[in-house]
Amino acid sequence: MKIVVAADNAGAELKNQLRDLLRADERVAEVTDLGVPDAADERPYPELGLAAAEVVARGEADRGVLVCGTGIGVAISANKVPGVRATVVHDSYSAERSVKSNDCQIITFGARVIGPELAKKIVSEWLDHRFDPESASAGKVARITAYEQAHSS
Ligand SMILES: O=C[C@H](O)[C@H](O)COP(=O)(O)O
Repeated sequence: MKIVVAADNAGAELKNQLRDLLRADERVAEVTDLGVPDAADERPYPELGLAAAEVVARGEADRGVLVCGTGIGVAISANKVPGVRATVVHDSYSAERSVKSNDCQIITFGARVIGPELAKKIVSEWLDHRFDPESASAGKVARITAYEQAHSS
C-alpha cells in the first residue's frame, strides 16, 4: 500500500510522527510526504489537502493521512478533488467505517483535538480495513460518485 501524508503548520508535528510510524510498518510499501516539514512553513491547509488528494486521484497513492488543527480544513479541501473521499476520524470506529461504509481513501486528524498515541493506534488499525465492493455500502458510495460525475465539467 502506498500512502501520501501532508499537513499544515498546525499539524506538522503529528503528521511527522504518523509518517514515521507508517514508514516503519511492513504493510506500507511507500510513504510520500508532501510537507509541511515543520511549524515554520506557513503554507495553508488547502494547498496541502488538495495536493495530497490529487496524488490519490492520480493513483500515485492508495490512501492519505492529512493533519491540520482540527482535521476539518484538510478534509474539506481533499473532498473537492473529484473521486476522493476524505473524513476526519478521531476514534477507531469512525476510522473503520470510513473505509468499510464510505470507501474513503483519506483520513484526517486534528492535532489540536487528538493526542499522538491515539492517532497512531487509529492509523495502525486503519491499515487493515478494506472496502468490500460487493457490500450493501457499495451502492451508496456509487450514488455519490454518480452525482460527482454528472456535475463535473
Ligand atoms: O481547518 C483548519 C485547520 O484547523 C487549520 O490548521 C487552522 O485554520 P485557521 O488558522 O483558519 O483556524
